[in-house]
Amino acid sequence: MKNIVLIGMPGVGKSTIGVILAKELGYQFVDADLLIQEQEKRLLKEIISEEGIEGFIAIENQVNASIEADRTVIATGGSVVYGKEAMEHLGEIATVIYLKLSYKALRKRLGNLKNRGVVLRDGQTLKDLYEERVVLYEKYADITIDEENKNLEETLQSIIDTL
Ligand SMILES: Nc1ncnc2c1ncn2[C@@H]1O[C@H](COP(=O)(O)OP(=O)(O)OP(=O)(O)O)[C@@H](O)[C@H]1O
Ligand SMILES: O=C(O)C1=C[C@@H](O)[C@@H](O)[C@H](O)C1
Ligand SMILES: [Mg+2]
Repeated sequence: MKNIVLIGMPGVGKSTIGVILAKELGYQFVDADLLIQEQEKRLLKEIISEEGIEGFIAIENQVNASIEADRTVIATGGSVVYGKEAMEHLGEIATVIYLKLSYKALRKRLGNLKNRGVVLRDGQTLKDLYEERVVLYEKYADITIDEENKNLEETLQSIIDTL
């Protein structure tokens, strides 16, 4: 089996579930957010505040478009879908899984968005962001896993059953 890429809104559990999924499958695990921090030698929130949203998206695009992996679960950042080259590359090297959660459930789960460093433009609400992104997650997904009313273990099992 080739690589697995997890996409979806911030807080859906790409990182949390990704590492456990990798363990279950005997795969490696890579968190693209950490690759960005390692390359830049800066925290995500520092990159966003110093380069602005478009600058961060360009860096995220370049880092994700350069990932080389084999038998690896890759947890992406929620904003990776803004990067065309990144998504083309990830689609070539992996099965792309969209972890889907309703807006209502997501809002409940997410704490302070600013603390999470979400790529939110001035005046944009979480609802705006959700609507803008869902279209992109659906566009790039090979498989969609609905997380609604599932705990972490149930979501993990759904992924494994689908593969
Ligand atoms: N059913 C569930 N599935 C996954 N995570 C859950 C679930 N219920 C609660 N959580 C919690 O939601 C959070 C998910 O955060 P996580 O950092 O894994 O998201 P992410 O998709 O990687 O976000 P980001 O795009 O910001 O990197 C964790 O704190 C996790 O414990
Ligand atoms: O969904 C987002 O906008 C983001 C999610 C994080 O994983 C990081 O990639 C970054 O903080 C942006
Ligand atoms: Mg993450």
